[in-house]
Amino acid sequence: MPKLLTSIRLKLLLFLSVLLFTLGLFVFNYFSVNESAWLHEKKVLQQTNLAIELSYKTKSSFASQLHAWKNILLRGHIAKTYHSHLKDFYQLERETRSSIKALKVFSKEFPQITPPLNKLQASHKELGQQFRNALRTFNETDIDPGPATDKFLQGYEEIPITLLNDLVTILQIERNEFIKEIELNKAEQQERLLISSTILLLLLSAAYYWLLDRRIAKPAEQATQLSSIINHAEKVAKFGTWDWDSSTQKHHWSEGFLQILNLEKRAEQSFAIFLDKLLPSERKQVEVILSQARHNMNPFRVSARLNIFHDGKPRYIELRGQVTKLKASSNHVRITSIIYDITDRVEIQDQLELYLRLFEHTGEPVLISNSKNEIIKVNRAFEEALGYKQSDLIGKDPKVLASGKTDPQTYESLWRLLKNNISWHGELWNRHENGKIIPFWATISPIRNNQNEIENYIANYSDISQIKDVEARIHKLAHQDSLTGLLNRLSLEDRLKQSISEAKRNQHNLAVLFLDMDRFKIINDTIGHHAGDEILIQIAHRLKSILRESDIISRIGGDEFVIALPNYGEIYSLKNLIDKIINELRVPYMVDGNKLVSTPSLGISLYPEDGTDSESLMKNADTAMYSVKEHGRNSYQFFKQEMNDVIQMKLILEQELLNAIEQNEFCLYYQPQICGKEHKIIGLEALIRWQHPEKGLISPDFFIPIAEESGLIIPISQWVLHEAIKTIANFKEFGFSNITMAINISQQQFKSESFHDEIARTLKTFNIPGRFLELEITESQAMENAEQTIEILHGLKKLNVSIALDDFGTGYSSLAYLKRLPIDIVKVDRSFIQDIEHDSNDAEISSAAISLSHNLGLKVIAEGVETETQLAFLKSHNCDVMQGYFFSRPLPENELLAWMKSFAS
Ligand SMILES: Nc1nc2c(ncn2[C@@H]2O[C@@H]3COP(=O)(O)O[C@H]4[C@@H](O)[C@H](n5cnc6c(=O)[nH]c(N)nc65)O[C@@H]4COP(=O)(O)O[C@H]3[C@H]2O)c(=O)[nH]1
Repeated sequence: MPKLLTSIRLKLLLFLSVLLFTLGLFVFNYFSVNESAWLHEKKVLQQTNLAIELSYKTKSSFASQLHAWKNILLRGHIAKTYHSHLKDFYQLERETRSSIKALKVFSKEFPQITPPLNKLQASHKELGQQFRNALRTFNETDIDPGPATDKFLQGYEEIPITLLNDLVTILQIERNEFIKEIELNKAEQQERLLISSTILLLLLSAAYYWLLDRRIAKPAEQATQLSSIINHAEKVAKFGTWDWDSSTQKHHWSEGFLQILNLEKRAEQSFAIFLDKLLPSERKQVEVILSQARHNMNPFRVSARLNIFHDGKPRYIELRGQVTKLKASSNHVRITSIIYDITDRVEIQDQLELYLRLFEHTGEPVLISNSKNEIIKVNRAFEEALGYKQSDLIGKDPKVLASGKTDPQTYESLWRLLKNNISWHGELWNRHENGKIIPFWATISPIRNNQNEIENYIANYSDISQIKDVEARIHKLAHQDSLTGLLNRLSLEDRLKQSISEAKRNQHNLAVLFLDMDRFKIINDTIGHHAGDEILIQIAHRLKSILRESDIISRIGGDEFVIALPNYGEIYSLKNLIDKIINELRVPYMVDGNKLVSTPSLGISLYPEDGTDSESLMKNADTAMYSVKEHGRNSYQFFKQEMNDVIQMKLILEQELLNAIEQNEFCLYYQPQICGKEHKIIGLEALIRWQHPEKGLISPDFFIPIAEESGLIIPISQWVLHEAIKTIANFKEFGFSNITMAINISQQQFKSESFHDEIARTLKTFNIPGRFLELEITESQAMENAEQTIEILHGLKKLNVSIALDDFGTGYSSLAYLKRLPIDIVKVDRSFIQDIEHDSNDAEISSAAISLSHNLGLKVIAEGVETETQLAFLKSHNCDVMQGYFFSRPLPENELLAWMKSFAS
């Protein structure tokens, strides 16, 4: 095909070149050859005409001059007219002379006129002379002066006329000759034109023949060629032609037609065969359309499926045609139609429709824009998701959907990728038509055409609102305390770090407050978690009401809150704020109609004095808070370096305690317990001592709390239990077979699951019945989780051991619980006993405690009896057992044995 085109173009070019050349030749011939001759002839003709014209003019003016002369001769006696005629005469004489002069100009062009012209000039001059002579003889008074003067002029007046006539004749001859010459030239020119035209015609004919249709000369060959081209075209374009003449009833199906119907070249051709090639379901429709077209003489167009299959699918055809009358007078018609194989087109169309359906019905919103990023299409899901109609968006920039929540960097990176032909994925926050901002996960891809130019952008969106909600909830859970809505420990650390760097940058100060609610645990354990939770919620509300938005309030666990106050200003304003917090939190909490009291203990550390990072500031505030707890609670304390020193010391001690366990540096001292009635030793209390290699004997008051804190109390307590029961066994051997042994039980030991079994095992080891062992738990220990305590005690009681409630009076025992506790003994605290003599209040408490215990069926031991008066008071109030320095200090085993022996004797 391109070769064919190239050859036609080449021929056309050649043909045009020849045509132009010939035309150019023709024009050149016409204009250049004839132009100069024609111009010359034109000029000569104009000159002869002018000369002739001037000759006639000279003749006319000379005639007028003669006429003026005759007027003078005839009317010379009339004075009035004589002078005007004379004036005319002279005037006309001048005109004639100048005309003759003017004629002389033409003598250059026409030399033939020179002799008559010279003669004319001379005769006119002579005649003028004659006139003047005649005038001199002219008598005005004569009635007829003419004859007198006319004789002078006889013969002269005709000479110029004759000469002028000759002149005109010469010029006319000249002109005629030129005209002849022109005629001759024209004939020559026509001849040349004819020759040129003939050549041109010949050339055109040759070109036409050569270029366009040599087949005219070879019609048969041309017809075959044409038919082959048509057949080829039909094959390529998958079409065929069908011609039917109703007068002959003959069908003519082209090769293409036969091929589409999958028929042989010589196959029979008829309507029936054509219809037979259609799927049965299609035939009726085609028949109807063809007969309607024939009846109405309309053009027709119908598509149908053939019963010819490819890959299991029927092929599609389209039949288009025209019905024409063969003759106006007859009813016969001719149907000319073209059949197309449209299977490919239908398949493409089906696919397109499928894509369109997919586009329209895909659940995800889709937007398509053009290369200028103007919206050209959005699908139904898009319209639903963003509330806009497609018609509202066509031609607009997708920017109209922007909410302002997507940061500009996102758009920058998006366009950078798209321009580099890379798809972009990411979050876009778009605005719904109703103003609501919706987060989408978007994928935007550039679509390029065959020239690799971006033609479209396609954007798929996926609404991620739910994911974002879940994310927000997870974030909230991860960063917020679910009970109070305050920040949790994780967010506190972040926010605190942020505030510290801001403080560093702006050279501001910052305070960290560590807050712990006193007795909260007791409320929680005794009244229930519900009450505890309610108090925590109220604490959060109160803190929020006092503090600023910029302050950080967090709950880091249990009843512990951490507050950070960035840029608190002057120290006195910080103190005022802390007072406000303490006073606010001291106010009792109303829970389910009950007024519950819990006071705050607050430790404070300051940036930059007490630390420059969050860890040290938190630690120091915590230390300060512990110091408050140690010093009576319900107050606040600024961190001091000494507090850290104490901690440091505790840490060293902890290490030493560990060594002490390993090095076996502990020992037990025993303090006897004396029966009030019988004044005899009924029991011993085992009291631990630490025999430090350098520091000497260390009191339990000093190291037991550290052992508790560090957890070392467990191994220590196990050792005490073991040693104390062993001592019972030893004392039996020494004859003290009825003596009980009291041991102090630590909170951790008491709560440990193995405690019960451990006791049982140790008793068994030394073959000591349970009744010889007395377990001392403190009042506050027992009340910490009263229900649990009751349960544990019941378990222990099964071992037949006695339970003593130590330090009675110092805690907050509720009588209700006291009654329920399975205890045997109440140990009235030393502090009451010591002041019995001086403080009537203490005496009363002691006596009340004794009688209350007795009422409950409990034995009473008085601790710290130091004087006889105390002993007497206690005895008088029927105290069962006494213990104290009055009898003996705690003593090591061997010393005690000696003391016991002497006491017994
Ligand atoms: N001023 C004065 N004090 C008297 C008098 N009579 C006894 N004491 C002291 O009072 C304390 C009685 O022990 P506690 O109340 O159980 O108080 C004990 C107990 O709570 C704890 N403790 C001692 N040994 C152990 C132990 O083995 N395990 C545990 N968990 N704690 C122990 O250490 C605390 C102190 O023990 P100690 O220093 O031995 O002090 C003992 C004892 O020496 C007196 O007349 N006047």
